[in-house]
Amino acid sequence: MTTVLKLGGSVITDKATPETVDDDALDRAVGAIADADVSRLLLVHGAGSFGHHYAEKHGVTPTDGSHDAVGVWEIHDSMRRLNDEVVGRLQSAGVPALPVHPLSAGARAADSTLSLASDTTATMLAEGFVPVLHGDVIAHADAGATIISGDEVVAHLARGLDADRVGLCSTVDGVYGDDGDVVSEITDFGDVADALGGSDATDVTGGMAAKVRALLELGAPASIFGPDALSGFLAGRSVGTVVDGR
Ligand SMILES: Nc1ncnc2c1ncn2[C@@H]1O[C@H](COP(=O)(O)OP(=O)(O)OP(=O)(O)O)[C@@H](O)[C@H]1O
Ligand SMILES: C=C(C)CCOP(=O)(O)O
Repeated sequence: MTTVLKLGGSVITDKATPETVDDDALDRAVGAIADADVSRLLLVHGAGSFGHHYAEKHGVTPTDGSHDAVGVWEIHDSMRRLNDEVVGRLQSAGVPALPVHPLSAGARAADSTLSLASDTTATMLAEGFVPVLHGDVIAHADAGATIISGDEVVAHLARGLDADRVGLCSTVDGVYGDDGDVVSEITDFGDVADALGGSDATDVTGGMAAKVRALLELGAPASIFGPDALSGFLAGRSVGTVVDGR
């Protein structure tokens, strides 16, 4: 059983203040992961108040690239520092976490086809490690380097590793419908298109609408849920909104 879990950047950072980790929220998430009995767990985290701020500063998005190495480094470096924090806390809690940085482990072809760390992550999982990837900048043929969101990392590796369970832990309890209630299942983008917005903070990767689109394309059901439901998800329960495009 392989589980892919993303900790949203809006969960583990204070998205309104540049480069600020939300210590309590990150510790709670790390505690839930350390207490869970999950083999073959791959983690991804988003950018929150780290990468998006620099991506916007340098005009880099998932489609608009840059050949400015200093700018690309600045975006990556902020994500690497956030990743150090996440991996360090996981290790301190006894989780065998190891970093995998998309900038150094993948690329996009000119038609946007992605290759990313499949051998690295498969071998780490087989050896009992917990790979921890993140949203990043990535070399992109004919475009320099573009942004890859944590959600795209999740979708790509969930497919590549044939994951059985996929979870996105965000700040919201799930996807809210027009009436403001959490929708229990989404099978088609049209079901919730009117209710889906972007993010409520600086976010170059599209917020909730992009998340739902990416998950609908997976070959497995995926759940979107809030931090309070993380332990439940890791225990195998159905939580939040299930997105199933199969
Ligand atoms: N219909 C909706 N239901 C739930 N949240 C929605 C909806 N429409 C827009 N949102 C917004 O989506 C945001 C969650 O997306 P966001 O990309 O910020 O999450 P994240 O994955 O936790 O963070 P990051 O992208 O930094 O990793 C929430 O802040 C919420 O305001
Ligand atoms: C902005 C960068 C560097 C990555 C964005 O990843 P996300 O927060 O998962 O959307």
